[in-house]
Formats: sequence, structure tokens, C-alpha cells
Amino acid sequence: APLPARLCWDRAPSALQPAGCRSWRYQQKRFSSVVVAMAMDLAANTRVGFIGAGQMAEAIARGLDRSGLVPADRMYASDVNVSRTQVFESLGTSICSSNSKLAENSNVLILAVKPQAAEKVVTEMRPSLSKDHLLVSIAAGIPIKKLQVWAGDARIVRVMPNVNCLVGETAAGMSLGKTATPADSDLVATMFGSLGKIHVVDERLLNAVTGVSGSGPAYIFMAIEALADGGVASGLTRDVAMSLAAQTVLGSAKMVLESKKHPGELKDMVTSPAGTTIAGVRELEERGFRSALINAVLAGTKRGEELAGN
Ligand SMILES: NC(=O)C1=CN([C@@H]2O[C@H](COP(=O)(O)OP(=O)(O)OC[C@H]3O[C@@H](n4cnc5c(N)ncnc54)[C@H](OP(=O)(O)O)[C@@H]3O)[C@@H](O)[C@H]2O)C=CC1
Ligand SMILES: O=C(O)[C@@H]1CCC=N1
Repeated sequence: APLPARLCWDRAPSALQPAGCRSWRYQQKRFSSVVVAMAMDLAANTRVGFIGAGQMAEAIARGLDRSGLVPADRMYASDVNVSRTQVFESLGTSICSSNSKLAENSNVLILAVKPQAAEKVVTEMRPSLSKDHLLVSIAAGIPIKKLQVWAGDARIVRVMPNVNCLVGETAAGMSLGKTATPADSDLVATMFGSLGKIHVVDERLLNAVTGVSGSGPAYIFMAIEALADGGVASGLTRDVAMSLAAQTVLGSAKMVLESKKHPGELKDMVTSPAGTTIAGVRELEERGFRSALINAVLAGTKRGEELAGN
């Protein structure tokens, strides 16, 4: 089967890029073949089941289908809310009448219910779970140790993605449970690598990932909305202001990722002496713009730690 268009080396998950290992060219060759093999394996053997068919499950399912890595007809979903299963049905995904039936049909299960529901849901599924299941939890805060107790023999991987899975531009972190294998790591990294970028992190840092990139899209959406409001206040139409604001965020992110320059240096490139930008920067500094973002990330991290205790 041909490789999905988006599954190329520059999208290969960073999890597959060990630091300081041989030459770049060697890695490129090695990981291209790993990614090809992984993609073929995924297409042939993986049946992804979504426990909970809410916003994130939909973003991941649509993203996987769009990337070509796991087509909708190899996905399954279950949810207590019929309107959500209808959304998945319209994607071409099979619907299971219970989470246990989902486990019968899928070998990779994505736990996509709210953290507060995780214990009940996983504990109820336990009799249907075996060591042949890989349980990928995206629930904020819930530690692998707890998931392992609730899930019994299933192998566990914890991932913190974000809603941008939907457009193939997620930023995610992942950590492995004790019984998860290197093949599980490659599989999850390949799946989420096809939806954007994923980094392997120590589990204790997953709440920090949540604070930066799990919740981050909300902060950026607010920033886009506010930039557009500013444009409207200055006389632009809503459509033009929104397009300018969103494209500015997209381009600025690309500048950071592609130029490899420090964002402070890029900011200085925009800021003319006695110009317009420094007038705006001064206003942002006076109102604690950077401090507000730092505190937002810390608040999200702390909330993740609190959810761990639920
Ligand atoms: N939203 C985001 O941007 C991100 C979310 N996450 C994590 O993803 C998880 C899902 O979040 P999100 O998609 O926003 O939540 P949603 O509420 O949109 O989705 C959860 C779905 O699970 C359903 N559900 C509840 N109980 C059960 C059950 N027993 N069996 C099957 N389904 C059930 C819910 O139904 P009902 O509504 O009727 O209860 C709901 O449709 C959370 O744990 C969150 O921490 C991670 C990264 C980003
Ligand atoms: O708000 C939340 O709790 C979830 C986790 C990360 C993004 N949304």
C-alpha cells in the first residue's frame, strides 16, 4: 500500500529520534524505514477504539483518517451520548454499544473520557482488558500508576495531545507505562506523529505539557479573537481582522520553528525605533502580558496535579 502523503521523515515523531545517536543521514535512513514499516503494520493490524467519542476523540479520529494512517473504517467508538456516536457514525466509524464491546473489537484503546470519569470507566472495562490491549490515556492529570491498577493487564501509554490533531498540527507529549514495549512507543509516536509532533517526556512533566500545549490552543484562540477585536475597534471588517490575526499567529509560529531564531530576536526584527510595534509592546509589558501567559501555564500544570488526586 502506498505511504500516506503526510507520513514523511520531517513528520516522523521525535520519539523516534534518539539524541546523539549516529549521523543525521543514518538516522534519516533508519527512521524512514521504521516509519514505513510502522505505517504498513498500522494499516494492517491496528484497530483503534475510542472510549468516549467527545471533542478530543473526534479530533484524533478525523486527524488519523485525514493522515491516511488509520482509516475511519479501522476505528471504533463508544459513548454514553448518542449525539456523539452519531458524529462518529457519520465519519464511517463502527459504533460499539458498550466499552467492553469496544475492547473486543480494538487492540489500541484511546481513553478519551473526562479525567473525573476515568476510574469508573476503566475499572468497569477491566474484565474485558488483557495484555493484548494497549490503553492510550489522554486524560489530563491521571497518572499511569492509577491507570495500571484500574486496567489490570493492559499495557499503558499516557499521551497529552491537543485539539490541533484535527488539522494535523498537534503538539503532544507521551510517557510509557512499565509494561509498554518499545513497539508500543513506536506505534503511539507514529500515530500522533502523523497528527503533528510528539515528544517523549518523563511522566512527572506531562502536567507541564498540559499547561503549555494541551491547554495552549485555548490561550492562542483567545489571543486571535482579541487581536481581531482590536482590528475591528480600529475600523477593519470582522472577516479581514480575523484572517489577519490568525494568519499572523500561523506565520509567527512558522518563523520560530523554521528560522530557529530566538523569539526575542524575531520580536526585535519587527520593532522599529519609535515605531508602531514598540508602542504596542510597551502596552503589553505594562499589562503583564508575558507574566499572564507564564501564570496560565503554571495554573494549568497545577490543575493537572490536582486532577491526579481525583
Ligand atoms: N479538549 C481538549 O482540548 C483536550 C482534552 N484532553 C483530555 O481528553 C479527554 C476528553 O476530553 P474532551 O474530548 O474535551 O471531553 P468530552 O466531554 O468532549 O468527551 C468525553 C466523552 O465521553 C463521554 N462519556 C462519559 N462517560 C462515558 C462512559 N462511561 N463511556 C463512554 N463515554 C463516556 C462523554 O459523554 P457525556 O458528555 O454525556 O458525559 C463525552 O461525550 C479528557 O480526559 C481531557 O483531559 C486532552 C488534551 C486536550
Ligand atoms: O481543559 C482540560 O482539562 C483539557 C486538558 C487539556 C486541554 N483541555
